Order: sequence, then structure tokens, then C-alpha cells
Amino acid sequence: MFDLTGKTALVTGGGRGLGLEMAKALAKAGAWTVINGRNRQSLEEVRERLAGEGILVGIAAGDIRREIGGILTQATERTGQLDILIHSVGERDRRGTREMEPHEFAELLNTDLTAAYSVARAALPFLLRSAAGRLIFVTSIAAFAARAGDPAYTAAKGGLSALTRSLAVELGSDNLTVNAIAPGWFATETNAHLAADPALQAFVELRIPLKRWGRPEEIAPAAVFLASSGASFVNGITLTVDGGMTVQM
Ligand SMILES: NC(=O)c1ccc[n+]([C@@H]2O[C@H](COP(=O)([O-])OP(=O)(O)OC[C@H]3O[C@@H](n4cnc5c(N)ncnc54)[C@H](O)[C@@H]3O)[C@@H](O)[C@H]2O)c1
Ligand SMILES: O=C(O)[C@H](O)[C@@H](O)[C@H](O)[C@H](O)CO
Repeated sequence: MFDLTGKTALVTGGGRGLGLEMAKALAKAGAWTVINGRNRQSLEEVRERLAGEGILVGIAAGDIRREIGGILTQATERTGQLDILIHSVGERDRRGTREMEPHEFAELLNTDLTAAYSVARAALPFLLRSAAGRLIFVTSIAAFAARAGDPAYTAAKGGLSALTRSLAVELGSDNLTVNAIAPGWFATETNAHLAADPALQAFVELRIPLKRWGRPEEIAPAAVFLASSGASFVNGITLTVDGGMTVQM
């Protein structure tokens, strides 16, 4: 039910963090998996490291905001198909409303929301040719619950969850489903300084029912599930993986 043999997957932002964890899991489930990032050299290093662990992946270097055509060409080079697209790129710019100029707000929205639309649109011809195409966005619990002083990221992720519903309704079919994953607080590289901060630990214990940060690899099973035939009738959802943080009063 969760076997991805014969599928080809592209994970944007797959060179590190949650994207890398999801890519590894797709590859282990049998998909030919291609990781995207901006820096070819660092993708090559990741590829070599994974090969040492017995996980073989392809690479597709390029900036998703400008080079999606070339990224898709690289991603489909080997198999001529693309069945699963996990769009994990997401930048943060945590400046409050008093600090952030409108053009800076627009820039983050461009990276986190508009580019997601462009990536999805460019990949559509491939995904629709698949017997069971899977478009999966990576949003955030910021889509449902705001933290103070983070207007652009909050708006972008809220928009991305809405875009998930919109595309699921417009394009959903036996050939394509559109879903999202909303991670909560994960101790990824980007959050390492926060995860190591003892002052935040009390907050984590109070606010997250599991009383701890998510381990990066704990995001991966959600991706495998949504990508698999096991999720054939799941369309338009945002699957939250947050240790219960957003359901607690
Ligand atoms: N880490 C968390 O706790 C957390 C929580 C909620 C949501 N998320 C979301 O999950 C996703 C992954 O988060 P992460 O913490 O692993 O991120 P990260 O910053 O560690 O990794 C993102 C990767 O994307 C690449 N990237 C950035 N811009 C790009 C571009 N324009 N083109 C191509 N590649 C680009 C980066 O180089 C990096 O390798 C993001 O969308 C983020 O918003 C993360
Ligand atoms: O991408 C996100 O949505 C964020 O990374 C957060 O959810 C962090 O994990 C948290 O804010 C820790 O500071």
C-alpha cells in the first residue's frame, strides 16, 4: 500500500532539513527520487552521503523561482516521468509589520506562495500523465495559528493551504491529488539554535502536548502516505504533524 516502486519523485528544497527527510523516505519506499536545491555542489555532497547509506537519489539544481523548466528537465531525465512532486522550499523572514516594507512582504510571498503555484503549474503536464499523480505542498502550522511579528510567512503559508484546497478542487481526479503537510516545531538545522535554547524548552513543554520538538525524520511518513496509493481518496487536506500543538487550548 505504501510501496512507491516505479514512481519518480521530485522534492524541491530536498537538499537538507525536512525536504531531505521526505526525499530519503520516498527513495526508501522505492521511488526514483530527485532532490532540488540551488547549489549543485552541495546537492552532489548530499547525494554522495546518501549513497554511502545505500540510498540512491538524483539531483536537479536550480532556483525554483526562476529555473523550474530546467529543474523539471533534470528531474525527468532518467525516467521520462514525474509522479510525485513535494514542494518543500520555504523561506522565512521574521520581521514585524513595523520593520517590513511592502516590497519585502511581496518578495517573501513570491518565494513561498507564488513560486509554489508556478512550480505546480509547470509540473502539471507530467503529473497528469501519471497514473496517480501526487502534488504535495509543505505549508506550516503558521497557516492556522499566527505568531506575533511574522506577517509575511503567516500569510504565505495560509495562502499555500488555501491554494492546496483550490487546486485539489480544480484538478483533483483519479490521476491527480493535491494535498499539503503542515509541520509544527521541528529541530531542523534552521531551528538548531532555537532547539538548543533552554528558555524555549519551558515553552515547548507547555505548548506541545508531546513536550518536545519534532525530530526531522518524523515528517517523512506523512509524505510517503500522501504519495502512496494508500492515499488514493485523500484530496485537498493539510495534514498537520505537530505533536498536538495546534489542537491544545
Ligand atoms: N523546520 C520546521 O520546524 C518547519 C516548520 C513548519 C514548516 N516548515 C516548512 O518546511 C519546509 C522545509 O523547512 P526546513 O526547515 O527543512 O527548511 P530549510 O531552510 O532547512 O531547507 C530549505 C531548503 O530549500 C532550499 N531553497 C530555498 N530557497 C530555494 C529556491 N528558491 N530554490 C531552490 N531551493 C531553495 C534551501 O537551500 C534549503 O536547502 C519549508 O517550507 C518550511 O516553511 C518547517
Ligand atoms: O517554518 C515554520 O513554520 C517555523 O519553522 C516554525 O514552526 C518553527 O519550527 C518554530 O517557529 C520555531 O521557532
